[in-house]
Formats: sequence, structure tokens, C-alpha cells
Amino acid sequence: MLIAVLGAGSWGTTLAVLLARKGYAVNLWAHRPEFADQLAAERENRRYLNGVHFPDTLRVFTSLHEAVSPADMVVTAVPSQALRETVEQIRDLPMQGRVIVNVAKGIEMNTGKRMSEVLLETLPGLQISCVAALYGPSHAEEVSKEQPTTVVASSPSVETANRVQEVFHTSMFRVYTNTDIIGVEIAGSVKNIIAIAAGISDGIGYGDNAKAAIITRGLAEMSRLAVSLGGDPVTVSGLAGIGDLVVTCLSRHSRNRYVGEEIGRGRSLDDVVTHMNMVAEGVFTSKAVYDLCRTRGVEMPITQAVYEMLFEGKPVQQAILDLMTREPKKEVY
Ligand SMILES: NC(=O)C1=CN([C@@H]2O[C@H](COP(=O)(O)OP(=O)(O)OC[C@H]3O[C@@H](n4cnc5c(N)ncnc54)[C@H](O)[C@@H]3O)[C@@H](O)[C@H]2O)C=CC1
Ligand SMILES: O=C(CO)COP(=O)(O)O
Repeated sequence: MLIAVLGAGSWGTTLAVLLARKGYAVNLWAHRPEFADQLAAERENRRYLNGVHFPDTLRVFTSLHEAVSPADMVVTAVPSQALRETVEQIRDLPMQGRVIVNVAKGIEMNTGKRMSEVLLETLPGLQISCVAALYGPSHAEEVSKEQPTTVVASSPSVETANRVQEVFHTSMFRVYTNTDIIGVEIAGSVKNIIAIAAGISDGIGYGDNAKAAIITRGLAEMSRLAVSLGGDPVTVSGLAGIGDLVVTCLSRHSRNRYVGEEIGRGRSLDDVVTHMNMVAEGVFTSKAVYDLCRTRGVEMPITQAVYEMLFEGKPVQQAILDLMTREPKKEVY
């Protein structure tokens, strides 16, 4: 069994190390050749995961073809907006017999597609039954230190979900299965937008009431979008939904919450993201989901507020006032 992991950021590296620690042969592909050379020489990822040493069965690749060709399973861990251009480079490789596990959390801008849809569109011969999403509350900083973590392996195929569970499960990384990949992908992507809102609340100095409101009402909009796209509302109350929403809205590790916090303190989006060396998926996904919910007629007021603050220059205080002074509603409708 050989597993290729595409993307040597903090999450790709963490999963590559987890799998190699389990004894699998792992081919880790890094986007930038000079960075791949550095990883191969230092046998750790000092940029994203300092101090986590690579087991001997982990090999680093600069060539995508060489990394993927012999692989039985391919884990896609590049930022969501780079998934299409990355897998387009391997569209000539046969996909039959391989399982693709996507771990990037986001919705593609301009198309509004989920990551499994991007994979299916881009890789000829790939069947949805061979695609899985591995999502849930799992900050790389904690997983790499083998701290207790729970995630969900989701695929419309029970066999594929079980296979992914078996491959990734460890005593400290507990993998559940689920067959609602639509609900899992929507939940895991929308939570990044809501985490930006939670960060903004932190940056302004609001307290626990505001945070609880954002989490709970964020969950409601995540649920409405998932259902409108054919997902199961029960998924949203699981690890990919409430689990990941809670961790991302509360954690000091969250890049999305951090972006929001800095905006809440008065910095501009451009200033924050250009000084970060990590991806904050919620920025791009807020644009994609804003378009998606308008097209589908799904009410997502927090997402709309985040989009307007990030991309239309709406002042933060105005966005909050607009949110709070909408017409009174029933809690469930
Ligand atoms: N870091 C974490 O704790 C977790 C991250 N994720 C998800 O995993 C995905 C990857 O995130 P991280 O590993 O944290 O990224 P990161 O922020 O640590 O690093 C970004 C990585 O993307 C690469 N990259 C940038 N542009 C690229 C391109 N055009 N093509 C290919 N690669 C490119 C960079 O070289 C770098 O390796 C994201 O969708 C994130 O939401 C999911 C669960 C946990
Ligand atoms: O998805 C994550 C944890 O489950 C990572 O969240 P951030 O990208 O906000 O750090």
C-alpha cells in the first residue's frame, strides 16, 4: 500500500507523517521544488511544523507524476482554490483502482463547486464511489503531537469510507465514517466563513454571548445550504459541522479566526493575508458561498456580512448593526 499526499503545508505534512508513522510508504509532493528539496534534506517541515521528524517511509517528491504514479491512495491537501490546477497535471494518469481522499476545506470560486465535484470534473475515469472527504475538528498543530482528535471519513460508498477509516485510524486519531459527502463538504467549508465572523467578534472585544450567537446561527445557515444542495441536516450536527465549527471559532490555532480577529482590530484584509504564510480558506469560500446562496435563494446572513466586510468594504460596526437589526425571526423556519 502506497499513499501519495499532495501538498506539503501543515495539514498535508501532518497526515503524511501520521500515515508514515503507521508504517505506510508515503510520497509527499510539495508545490515548490526548492521547498521539496529543503524538506528532503532536513527531514522535517520547519516552515509549517517545526520539530516533527519524518519517518523513514516518507519520501518527498518534486514531480507530481512520480509521486502519484505508484500510489493506491491519493490525499489532496493543497489549498482548495489550487486543487483544480494541481490535479489537472495528473489527468493523464489512470484513476481506476485508486481512492482519492480530499482534505482541503473550501468551495471553488467562480464555479461554486465542492472539492469532490472538482476532482470528478478534472480526473477522467474517476468514480464518485472512489472519492472521500476526510473532515472534522483537526488542527495540524495538535494532530502532529498525537493529541486526541476525531474526524469523519465521508464517501457515498460505504466500502471507500471504511477503507479510508482503516488507513487513517490510530489510537489518537479516531476516524468515524459517513456517507453524506455533500453535507460534510458544505459543513467543513462554511465553518471557515463563520470562524472569520467569530474572529471579528474577538477582535472588536465582544464576549461569549456574541461568540455563541455566531456559532449557533452559523450552524443554522450551514444547515440550510447543505439541505438545499441535497445534504443531510444530521451531518451538520456531527464532526464536520458543529465539531469543526466549534474548534475553528474558538481555537488559537485557527487561521480563519485569526484573519477575522485582525479585521475586527481594524486591519485591512489585504494587509492581513499578505503577511500570513498560511492559507485562510474562509476568505475565498465566503465569496464562493455568497454567490451560491444568492443563486439558490438560501438565507445566509452571517456569510453575507462576512462577504460584505471582506470584499465590499462594509465597515464592521455597520455589518453588525445590519445583522442585529434584521426583522425578528422564528428560531427554526
Ligand atoms: N492546517 C490544518 O490544521 C488543517 C488544514 N486543512 C485544510 O487543508 C488544506 C491545506 O491547508 P494547510 O496544509 O494548512 O496549508 P498551509 O497554509 O499550511 O500551506 C499552504 C500550502 O499550500 C501550498 N500551495 C500554495 N499555492 C499552491 C498551489 N497553487 N498549488 C499547490 N500548492 C500550493 C503551499 O506551498 C503550502 O504548502 C486547506 O484547505 C485547509 O483548510 C484541513 C484540516 C486541518
Ligand atoms: O480546518 C481546520 C481545523 O479543523 C483548520 O482551520 P483553520 O484553517 O482556520 O486553521
